Amino acid sequence: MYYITVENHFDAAHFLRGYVGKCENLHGHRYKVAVKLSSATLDEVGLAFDFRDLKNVLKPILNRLDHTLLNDVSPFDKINPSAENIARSIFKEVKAGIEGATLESVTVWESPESSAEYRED
Ligand SMILES: Nc1nc2c(c(=O)[nH]1)N=C([C@H](O)[C@H](O)COP(=O)(O)OP(=O)(O)OP(=O)(O)O)CN2
Ligand SMILES: [Zn+2]
Repeated sequence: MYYITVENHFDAAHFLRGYVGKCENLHGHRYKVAVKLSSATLDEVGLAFDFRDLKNVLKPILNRLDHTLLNDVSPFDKINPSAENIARSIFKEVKAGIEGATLESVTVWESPESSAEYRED
């Protein structure tokens, strides 16, 4: 099996509703996002999935979130913009935009030390 990953980032503000502590207050992150695909086969060029095509799927998804207050942006106006919920939301959007490979996971870092990964196992 071949696995490929692309990374990108966006900057946004958020706060966690119902959180008791500093994260209930408005604050911001540079979110790093990694999207991982798998494929059992390679194309005639030797690619499991073109990095460029995956970047082109991910970019508009992140652009919708970039420089926003996430709590105002769907679906985070209804569910908390935790790293877990952001990862699941991006997973569903990426999945709708790719064919010919399997979407394995989306990982979202709020900081270099803290991340959440979503998979559909
Ligand atoms: N499982 C999760 N836990 C937390 C999330 C999350 O999305 N998933 N989010 C937060 C807050 O958004 C907060 O921004 C991060 O909290 P914390 O790590 O405490 O803050 P710092 O990055 O400033 O780290 P310090 O160690 O305090 O410097 C909280 N938890
Ligand atoms: Zn935060």
